[in-house]
Amino acid sequence: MTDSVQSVDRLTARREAIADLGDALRELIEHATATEAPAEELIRAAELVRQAAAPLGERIRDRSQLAAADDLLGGVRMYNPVIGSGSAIAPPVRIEAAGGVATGACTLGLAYEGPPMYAHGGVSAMLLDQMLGHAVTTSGNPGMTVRLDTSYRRPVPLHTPLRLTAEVTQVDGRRVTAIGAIATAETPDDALVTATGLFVALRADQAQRLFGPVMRNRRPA
Ligand SMILES: CCCCCCCCCC(=O)SCCNC(=O)CCNC(=O)[C@H](O)C(C)(C)COP(=O)(O)OP(=O)(O)OC[C@H]1O[C@@H](n2cnc3c(N)ncnc32)[C@H](O)[C@@H]1OP(=O)(O)O
Repeated sequence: MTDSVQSVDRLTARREAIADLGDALRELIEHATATEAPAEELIRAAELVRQAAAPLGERIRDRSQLAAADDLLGGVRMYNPVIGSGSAIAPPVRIEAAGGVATGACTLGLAYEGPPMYAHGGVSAMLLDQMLGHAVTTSGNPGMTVRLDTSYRRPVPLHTPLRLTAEVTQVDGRRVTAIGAIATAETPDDALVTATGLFVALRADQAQRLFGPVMRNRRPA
């Protein structure tokens, strides 16, 4: 087996392990949010969680280093808080995007609750920011959000399959506008939350100022 094949196999195995740990963490968070177990069980669980966390903390990166399993230019972000399969706080949303249009699917658990039974408004805004970002990126004009207007028409139900959509509506020099919506999968035409976002493409000096350390520290997986 060649070195490059071995290295691809190692990366695949690492990403699978990260996603498996992500699944376990999401299960932990959902159970820890929903549980009505007595205090003794909570204390026992806290001790077990701390035991599991300790070895993971022995080899960590700082914020100027990408995760070794990430591929920034290839769009792989294992710990993104919306789509990352390794993120404890990502639903995670599954997104397909091409040509400035994105569709997504997810189901939110009790950990995302704002008003009882429904999603927190900030969570909806986070999902839509990500959706618009994918639409903008696949339009060929990647940029950062400078403005996000959300309109909450109906509450977003938890434990209910959701359908998310986004599309680019205007490109004006470095400024790109996109719109998006959250609906249930059952009634995808009834928008619960809508958003309009303005994204700005970075000049080279801005990209260097904001992301220079990360780009310099990139390493082979
Ligand atoms: C496949 C991968 C998908 C990834 C999806 C990721 C989704 C998540 C996306 C995010 O959440 S990004 C994180 C949140 N956003 C930020 O942290 C951005 C913070 N803002 C900045 O760092 C600066 O605003 C930025 C470097 C983006 C732009 O720099 P400036 O604010 O100095 O703006 P600049 O002078 O470069 O102006 C560019 C144009 O944008 C306009 N502009 C900037 N901010 C604006 C604003 N807030 N509202 C309206 N217009 C604005 C500005 O007027 C100007 O218009 P003109 O070209 O017509 O002159």
